[in-house]
Amino acid sequence: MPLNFKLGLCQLPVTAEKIVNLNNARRAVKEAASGGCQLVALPEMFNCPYGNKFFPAYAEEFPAGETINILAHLAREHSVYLVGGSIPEREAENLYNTSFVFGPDGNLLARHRKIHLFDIDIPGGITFKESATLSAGDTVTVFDTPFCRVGVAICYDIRFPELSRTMALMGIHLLVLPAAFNMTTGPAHWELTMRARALDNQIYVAAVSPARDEKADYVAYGHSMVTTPWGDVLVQADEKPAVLTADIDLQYLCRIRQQLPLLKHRRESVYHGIGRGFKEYV
Ligand SMILES: O=C(O)CCC(=O)C(=O)O
Repeated sequence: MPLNFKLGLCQLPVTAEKIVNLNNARRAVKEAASGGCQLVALPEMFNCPYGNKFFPAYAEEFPAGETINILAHLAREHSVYLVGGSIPEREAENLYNTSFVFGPDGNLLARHRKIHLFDIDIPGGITFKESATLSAGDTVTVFDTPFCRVGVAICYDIRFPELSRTMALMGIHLLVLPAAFNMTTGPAHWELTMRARALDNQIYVAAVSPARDEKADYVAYGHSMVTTPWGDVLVQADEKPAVLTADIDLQYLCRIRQQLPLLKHRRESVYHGIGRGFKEYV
């Protein structure tokens, strides 16, 4: 039976100094834990400015990497489940955008490598090509806590409803999304997308962004938020550094699923397999 718990989201400033980023993470995790949070999450690429020119130099290997060790230590020191945002991870000649998740004993519980790489070109808005330096992961990431089952995805992954639906069908109650939308797609799609994924799947969605830095090459939108299984916004930051907390109420989630049984009402036999093989869609 799922249990209620307190979730903490750390909207961290990200600088070019890795050590400053790590110290900010230390302080924020401590603040969240001393506020009673049992699960704490950090933003996408929190140890490294978001940009292809930075990823190789900031990348770390598991298990020896500095950031990875600090995350394990923080989880143990504060006895929290820690979704360690994401960092550039190196394995052999490949780099990944990876979220390491640690349990309160400091052991690695899960590792999510971003599945959908952010390659977009919106003239006058934003152009980015993650695939210039990063490789894609190919595994759906779900882990268990005593409170509930949790899914992890990274930023652009949220735009693919199939992924969160898959995790919902695997039994998650909460989706944690280290993310960094920008000043073009953030105002347009951030809140809408988080609320849509939460509502469709009747799950809590917790999206954690870096704080906004207008001087950075890539300006993050901020607005870390938690959305309820009813599609409401439970808490939302502005653009500044913040530690947000939210009470995750699993009884509320169960009531919504009983009263409006969307997941049960799916007609899998009707639409199973439709869409397979359609590669060209414009
Ligand atoms: O989907 C978006 O608008 C932003 C995605 C992004 O910035 C990322 O995947 O890192």
